[in-house]
Amino acid sequence: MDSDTELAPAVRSILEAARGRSGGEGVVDVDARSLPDALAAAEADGRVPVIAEVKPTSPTAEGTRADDPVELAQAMVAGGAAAISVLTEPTHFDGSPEALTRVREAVDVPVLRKDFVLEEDGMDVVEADLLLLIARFVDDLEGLVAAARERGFQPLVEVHDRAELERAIDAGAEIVGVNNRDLARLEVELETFESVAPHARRVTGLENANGDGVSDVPDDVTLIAESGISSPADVRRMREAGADALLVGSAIMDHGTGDSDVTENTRRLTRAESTAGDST
Ligand SMILES: O=P(O)(O)OC[C@@H](O)[C@@H](O)c1c[nH]c2ccccc12
Repeated sequence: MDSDTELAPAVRSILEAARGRSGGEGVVDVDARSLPDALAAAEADGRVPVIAEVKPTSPTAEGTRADDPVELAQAMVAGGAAAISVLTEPTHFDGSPEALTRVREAVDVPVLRKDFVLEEDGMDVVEADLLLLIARFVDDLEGLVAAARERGFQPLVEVHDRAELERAIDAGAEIVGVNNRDLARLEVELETFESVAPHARRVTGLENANGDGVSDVPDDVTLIAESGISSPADVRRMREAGADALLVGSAIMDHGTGDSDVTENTRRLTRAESTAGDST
């Protein structure tokens, strides 16, 4: 969908690698664990709904964390994560389909497959409860959303601006992630979610940052703020802007040190609304 020339070189390289990867053997048939149910359970339990991401490294990470993905995922769930995201992209994130399968067998929360799926046959590589589709990189978004659902996946459509948000809604997406990271420059700005998503979701009547009134995202669409969330204050900021859930990788994986306590890193964020007043 997007002309690669506008993208950061690392993203262009990721897409080239994705285009070269083969699909799966046959069509998967998934019995998916419900993300909305998992998010509601976290809310009922007083936890901020966080999707914690098993991301060994990335083009923007300060290092690589090679811990066993199952141990990482179990530590994230112990820290209150409502769901787990697992990178399966091998060339730039050190992810794998095998890691996702092992994680999904080891935890009972929904697991998202985080990869650059550009065509339908790329869906059949591995079973997961949710499948990421990045609006910017696919042409027939409506067709891929339908194809994902036919396999039993819950599609998570990722957007970065309001035009992509509208495309996602028009394509029938019921779970939308707003990526605060611009894949053209690989820079992250939390203002992205605040300007793209509807403020009215949590505080009705407020105009959103665009000043153009309440957005038209249907109330039954789950809105997820992705990327750049690193503190309880960031969590509260995204929730006040309307996020139903948050997708967090680096702040939990803590690639730079490579050995910090993943459970504690997760708990700091899932308890952000019960420890309000924390300045961290
Ligand atoms: O590490 P962060 O800033 O917490 O970001 C997590 C997640 O949002 C990010 O890894 C991500 C968002 N969309 C993606 C698409 C592909 C690969 C990775 C991603």
